[in-house]
Amino acid sequence: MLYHIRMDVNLPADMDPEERADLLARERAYSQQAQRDGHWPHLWRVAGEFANVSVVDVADHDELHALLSGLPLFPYMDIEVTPLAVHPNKIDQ
Ligand SMILES: O=C(O)CC1=CCC(=O)O1
Repeated sequence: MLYHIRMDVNLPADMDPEERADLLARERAYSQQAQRDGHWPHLWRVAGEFANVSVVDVADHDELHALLSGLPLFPYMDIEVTPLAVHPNKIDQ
């Protein structure tokens, strides 16, 4: 199943710089592993914002929740999920 995801990152302004760097490094490793595994085919920065839009490919809602809640930045993000269905007018299905 495909899901469109928007993640807005809200790190505290006064977060310890080492903790921030560690979190971001762990986020990068986690999402890059999910990309290698084929579960995260699109990851785009929202221009001008500390936010991303993504498409993830997982078996079901439970796997989606496991993927998202495992993100090191999960406690610091607002996440909006949109389930995707096939558009009947798309030519290359
Ligand atoms: O948008 C960000 O920087 C947060 C994030 C989610 C997955 C990732 O690699 O970074």
